[in-house]
Amino acid sequence: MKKVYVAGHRGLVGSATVKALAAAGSYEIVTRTHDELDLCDRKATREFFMSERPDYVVMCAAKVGGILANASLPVDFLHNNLAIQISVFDGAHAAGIERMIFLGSSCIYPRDCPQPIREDYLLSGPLEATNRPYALAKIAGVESCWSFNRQYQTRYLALMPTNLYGPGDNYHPDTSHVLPALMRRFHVAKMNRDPRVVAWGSGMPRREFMYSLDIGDAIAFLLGLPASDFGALTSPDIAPLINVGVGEDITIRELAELVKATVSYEGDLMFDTTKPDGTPRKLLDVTRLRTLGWEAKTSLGVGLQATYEHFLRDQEA
Ligand SMILES: NC(=O)C1=CN([C@@H]2O[C@H](COP(=O)(O)OP(=O)(O)OC[C@H]3O[C@@H](n4cnc5c(N)ncnc54)[C@H](OP(=O)(O)O)[C@@H]3O)[C@@H](O)[C@H]2O)C=CC1
Ligand SMILES: C[C@H]1O[C@H](OP(=O)(O)OP(=O)(O)OC[C@H]2O[C@@H](n3cnc4c(=O)[nH]c(N)nc43)[C@H](O)[C@@H]2O)[C@@H](O)[C@@H](O)C1=O
Repeated sequence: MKKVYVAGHRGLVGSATVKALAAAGSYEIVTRTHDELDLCDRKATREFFMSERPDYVVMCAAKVGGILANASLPVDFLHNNLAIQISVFDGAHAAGIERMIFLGSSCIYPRDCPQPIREDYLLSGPLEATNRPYALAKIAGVESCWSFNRQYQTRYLALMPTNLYGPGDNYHPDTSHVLPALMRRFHVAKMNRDPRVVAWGSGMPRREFMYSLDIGDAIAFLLGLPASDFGALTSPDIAPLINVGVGEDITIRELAELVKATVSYEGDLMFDTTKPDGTPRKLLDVTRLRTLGWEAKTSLGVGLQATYEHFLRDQEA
């Protein structure tokens, strides 16, 4: 039985990863809360790795947020993520772990690159300004995977997930991503009988949304690949990155209408064009992952319904 350390196990992706790995039944899962282990603390992180000696690591701990949080806290998004990554790569390497899955993000690709976005478009053009610090930290994470693989023949793989949502997401009105932000706003407006809800930007940008339990499933699938397949993905000769998406996108206006219907809100939807749009479009090319035999299972409609039910249960708790 392999021992897996899931960093950030209480977050959106970490909790879904623990669920998928537990369901696989072939892992001993190791976790630490942020309070128990601050991953910015390199010494404490190395001590943790040397005492626990996990076989595998899934790196879901990061400073994460939506467009406004990214734009207003650039130092936090750059430095916290770099610090976490340096500690975890250092500890993982010192402990000689066999496999690592590092979580990047679709926002690391150039702002205006061709669609759908292939893995080899990385570093082919300028980044989107609203999340450049976060994107640069994540690009450093991808480069760390590759550098360790080249210098030390490690097996570190970087996943580039699209925008995610699901149970346990961050619903803070200012710092959250669009889908949980709108779900909460429509719900509050319905409860208060407000006549209108305001969404940010023009409503024109296009995004691709994946249910968090699907990313957990993708991580479990990749971590469980035979050594030859995992080795091929992390060979020193190739950039070890792989896109994880659903293969289709919608406009923010279409998303807002879907969330509005899920919540059964009957007022009006308005857009505040003084707020940033961010990247005009981010649709991932998922050919590489599909060729390996994995596809997302949850439609946006089903995922939205399940997420809203979870949101309502949390409100009652
Ligand atoms: N959510 C999304 O739409 C997307 C996410 N990703 C990537 O997936 C990964 C996970 O994201 P997500 O689950 O959404 O993020 P969350 O914010 O939900 O979870 C992040 C987790 O990391 C923990 N954490 C943060 N800083 C530290 C630290 N210094 N020491 C220890 N633990 C820490 C947090 O704990 P605490 O809350 O206690 O600080 C939290 O449990 C990230 O790498 C992110 O970039 C990629 C694409 C899209
Ligand atoms: C996952 C990804 O997430 C971020 O990039 P983003 O895709 O731009 O994320 P977002 O979800 O915040 O916005 C998507 C779109 O939606 C619009 N929008 C409307 N109304 C609300 C709203 O109420 N809140 C938010 N947050 N956005 C809104 C908003 O104006 C934008 O046009 C980065 O963290 C990036 O680094 C990253 O990795």
